[in-house]
Amino acid sequence: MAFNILVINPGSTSTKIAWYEDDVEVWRKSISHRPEELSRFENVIQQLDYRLDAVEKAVTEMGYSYDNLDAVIGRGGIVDPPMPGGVYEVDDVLIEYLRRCKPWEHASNLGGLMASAIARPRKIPAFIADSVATDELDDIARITGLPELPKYSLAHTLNVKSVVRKAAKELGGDWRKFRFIVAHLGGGFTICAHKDGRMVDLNNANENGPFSPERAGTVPTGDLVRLCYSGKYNVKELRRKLAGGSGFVGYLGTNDVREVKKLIAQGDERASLIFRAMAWQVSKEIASYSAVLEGKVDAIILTGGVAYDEDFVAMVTERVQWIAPVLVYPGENEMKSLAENALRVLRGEEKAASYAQVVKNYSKKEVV
Ligand SMILES: Nc1ncnc2c1ncn2[C@@H]1O[C@H](COP(=O)(O)OP(=O)(O)O)[C@@H](O)[C@H]1O
Ligand SMILES: CCCC(=O)OP(=O)(O)O
Repeated sequence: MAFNILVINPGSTSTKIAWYEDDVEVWRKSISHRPEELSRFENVIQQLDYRLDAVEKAVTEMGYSYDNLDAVIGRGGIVDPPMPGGVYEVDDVLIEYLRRCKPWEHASNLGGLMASAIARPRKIPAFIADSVATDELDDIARITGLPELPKYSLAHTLNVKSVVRKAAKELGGDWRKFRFIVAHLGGGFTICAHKDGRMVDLNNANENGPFSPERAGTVPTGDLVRLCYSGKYNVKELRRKLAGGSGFVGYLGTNDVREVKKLIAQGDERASLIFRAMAWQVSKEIASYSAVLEGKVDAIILTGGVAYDEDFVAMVTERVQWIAPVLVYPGENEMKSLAENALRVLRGEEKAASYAQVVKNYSKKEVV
């Protein structure tokens, strides 16, 4: 008998859900949330019941019932302290920390909460896996020039781990043995050095690195401080601008690469410059991780929605192919990856980790 698994992936404007029988996707739905619907909530956590209702309606419309489920898994959110990669059972401690939304608010914090709300009354397990707050950094990678502000690990972990496994399979070896530089190129970008099974260094998808279709990436700090005190923005507005209203959105008013390409095709020089600048910055970030990996890089992997764009891929490839072969896996595989994580636990191939344990160990850690 196959295991029935509901996968929930909440994003800023939609909730994607999928029903899996073992690792086979039976159906998938993307439930869009209109901005005016979401704007009535003061924060992400307040959207919980609203999104749960939308998911239940969608599942019923598909003719399926929660009562047939063996597990529910959600995309894991931002928690502090962060956690190593892997599958975690959503228990009371994790629920408490997901609700806190510290140090940032992100729609994925609803993933574990929604999974638990569906699973608990039915006495089946709820999981999250490879959360965006996964922290596998080498300690040296956390150091910034400002002791009060160490690097926080925030990444598109699910897709990074999924393409690392895929590349390792193609290259014929254990994924924990390779050295890859992975560039997840979506609405936000994660560029990371993946060594011996860990993301040992990365940009923080919301804070620095290259700018992306909607995020600012690294900006001049002095000018940023001046902007903070300009009186133009409150904290929430500025955070939203940096991680949502910047990059392509800031320059060109769209986060869609295809729209930018239309502008370029019409002869828009500015759009062309911004597009090329994004490829330039991605290439620089990739090259910086070749130093982290001491030049011993098995492959560079380009993935995410932007990797569908052949011109962008060609520009980056031209600048970085001297480092290692470039593999391109366009799009993302988050839903399947979540289902496979839940399945490994249901089959007893892996044990779900405990976030309570992470919290306990973290308090013992020395702060630099
Ligand atoms: N076929 C495509 N060609 C070019 N760009 C694309 C394509 N599909 C998606 N994109 C771009 O990829 C970005 C979104 O990537 P995606 O991985 O779907 O991100 P997210 O999950 O972060 O929204 C957007 O800028 C979008 O325009
Ligand atoms: C916050 C890190 C993960 C992330 O940026 O996800 P989205 O691009 O889906 O917002």
